[in-house]
Amino acid sequence: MDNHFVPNLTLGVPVVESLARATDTPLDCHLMIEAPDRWAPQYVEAGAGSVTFHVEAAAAPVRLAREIRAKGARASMALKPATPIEPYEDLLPELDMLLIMTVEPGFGGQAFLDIMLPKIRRTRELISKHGLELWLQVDGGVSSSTIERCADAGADVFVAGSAVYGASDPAEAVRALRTQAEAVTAKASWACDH
Ligand SMILES: O=C(CO)[C@@H](O)[C@H](O)COP(=O)(O)O
Repeated sequence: MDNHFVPNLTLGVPVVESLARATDTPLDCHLMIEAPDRWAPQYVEAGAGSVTFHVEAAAAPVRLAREIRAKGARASMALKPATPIEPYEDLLPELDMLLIMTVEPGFGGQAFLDIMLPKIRRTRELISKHGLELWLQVDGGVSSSTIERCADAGADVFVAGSAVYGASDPAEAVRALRTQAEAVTAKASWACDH
């Protein structure tokens, strides 16, 4: 977050570099920033294994996705709640992950936007229609009371902030959320291993 694309400021490239030196855990960087065309490649060089840019901020999303992939990371594109998926159908083969924001980006702790469920469902249908192995991520208000609806609509990657870091046992919270999501996705025709 750069305090321009969203009204909040968080960590940048040097912190990602330090994290990458300190851990083998894959780093997935969601850039809620302006000018991702300029910055996203630097996050790959810093050690991110997956970089998500916002289509609303990207000048050339296809070129940027190709550059992220060419540098060796997974390319991911995010949509704010008011951004529809349909104009970007033809871009999906260029991506490894699509992120549908289920809150307005900027802050943790907001209420999940149920009105995003139809968009998640339509996106899953487009992924299936094109036979893509594209991960479908949701972020914002994901918790024990919303994760099953997200999974049922077609999401298979889940970002949870408050539901994990606000729990007395964060590791157990992750296990419980994963169990809930897996129970739903296991029954889904589109489910794949990751
Ligand atoms: O950064 C954002 C939203 O801007 C999200 O990643 C949130 O931080 C997720 O937090 P919760 O909504 O799960 O509390």
